[in-house]
Amino acid sequence: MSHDRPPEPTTPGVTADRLPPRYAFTDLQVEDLRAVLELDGTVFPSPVEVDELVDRPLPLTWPRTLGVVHEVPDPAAEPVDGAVPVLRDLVALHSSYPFSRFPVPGGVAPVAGLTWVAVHPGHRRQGILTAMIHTHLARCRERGEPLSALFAAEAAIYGRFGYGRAADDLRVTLPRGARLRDVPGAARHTVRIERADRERHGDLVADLHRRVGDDPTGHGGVVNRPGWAARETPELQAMFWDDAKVFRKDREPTRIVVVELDGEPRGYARFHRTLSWEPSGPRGSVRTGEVVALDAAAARALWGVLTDLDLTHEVVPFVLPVDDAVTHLLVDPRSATPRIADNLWVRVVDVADALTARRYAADVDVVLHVTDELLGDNTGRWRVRGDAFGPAVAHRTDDAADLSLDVRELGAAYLGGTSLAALGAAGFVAEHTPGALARASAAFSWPVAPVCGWVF
Ligand SMILES: CC(=O)SCCNC(=O)CCNC(=O)[C@H](O)C(C)(C)COP(=O)(O)OP(=O)(O)OC[C@H]1O[C@@H](n2cnc3c(N)ncnc32)[C@H](O)[C@@H]1OP(=O)(O)O
Repeated sequence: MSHDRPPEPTTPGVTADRLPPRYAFTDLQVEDLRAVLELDGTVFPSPVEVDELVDRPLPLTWPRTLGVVHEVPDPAAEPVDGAVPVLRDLVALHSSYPFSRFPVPGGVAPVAGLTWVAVHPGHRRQGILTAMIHTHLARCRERGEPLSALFAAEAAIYGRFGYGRAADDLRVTLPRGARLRDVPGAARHTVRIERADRERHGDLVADLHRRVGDDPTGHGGVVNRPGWAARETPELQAMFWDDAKVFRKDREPTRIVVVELDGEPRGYARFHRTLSWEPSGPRGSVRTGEVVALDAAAARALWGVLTDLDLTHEVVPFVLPVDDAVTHLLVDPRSATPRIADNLWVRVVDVADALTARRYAADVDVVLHVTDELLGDNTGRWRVRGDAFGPAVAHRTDDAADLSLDVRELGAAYLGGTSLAALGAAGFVAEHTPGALARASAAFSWPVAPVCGWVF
């Protein structure tokens, strides 16, 4: 992107004609960092100056980052060969993370994690986001990514583009000293509390994070945790471990608690505290990132530490799976004032590849009639067939449909966290074969709730 160069060559697969007149797509590169940060700070208000951000890690993958420029005649420039030179301002952008091994029920799939969607407030509601989504989906197809996932800044934005609410997360505030049920073996753990440091803890965190996603029940079974994405790129890793003072406000540097059994790490949580001295005494607050434990005993040990830090009165984990062990460990779950929020939204980009990539929690043989306004070749009838927890195949068929649904509902049900029966009860899945909805609901569900423990 440049303000004085002619437009970049058209990006392959980009449907530029969807943009309003005088707007154009442009590939963004590291040279555009300052313009990207300026736009981002205008769209997502922030007290941090661009000058403070330019030297900090940026999570974006540049080759997947696309801008939109607004072209206006330059009033200060003389015509060149009869043409008036144009000024080109960056007014919108979007990017996506390349999740090459995104966990789906019983497996992994390449998923595009849509992110940094931003349209300048002076250019909104003219269809720029709509054009960017068309482009994004076209590029997913080109790259062979059958799914896209995102966190929605506002919940009303993405349904119209075929993204369904596919996972929820749990927000809680645990009072200090919250009573926890005993778990045999928990007391055998030892505890380390250290300043979080990539050099020292990077491998430990990546290893435990991956293992707990592959085997969240701690029993070496066949069920993984859908949505439990890893920070796969070097940029996301750098961002995760960056603890610059500019982002801290009144909090301490990030620390990590690691619980170990016989010297072997079994769980961790990164956290930081803020401390306030009040007439009644110290009133510190603990905020954590993912609270990760390989089994129930490690989870009990870890939560025991977090809920008993001196000078604090509460612990606030960032986001938790709705079925996190702590919901069962708490003697008084109401004391944690639980609240549910939407977590991942999922868009099925290629029906056959997406439905083949996952496994099913019951034997399945169902014909779905899918409608998709944006990606017309997803529309039609698809048969999904497979054994419980085994490989499955999905292919186009001429057979009569058992169920009908929009691609948005397929996305909502895809990770196993939203029941097809519930969507049917809300009027968004139609049953044509008696009993098909109940059977498909059981098959599309998953024993472990989907969630991504960090927001991308
Ligand atoms: C995955 C992520 O990155 S989430 C981050 C999303 N970004 C933000 O929230 C930042 C602040 N907002 C913005 O940048 C912009 O307003 C955006 C990206 C939300 C929308 O961009 P626009 O270019 O205005 O959207 P566009 O004009 O294509 O709107 C398409 C439709 O969505 C609707 N829409 C757009 N934004 C919203 C919203 N926040 N809530 C409800 N509806 C919305 C429009 O009304 C329009 O509806 P219509 O087709 O019935 O007329």
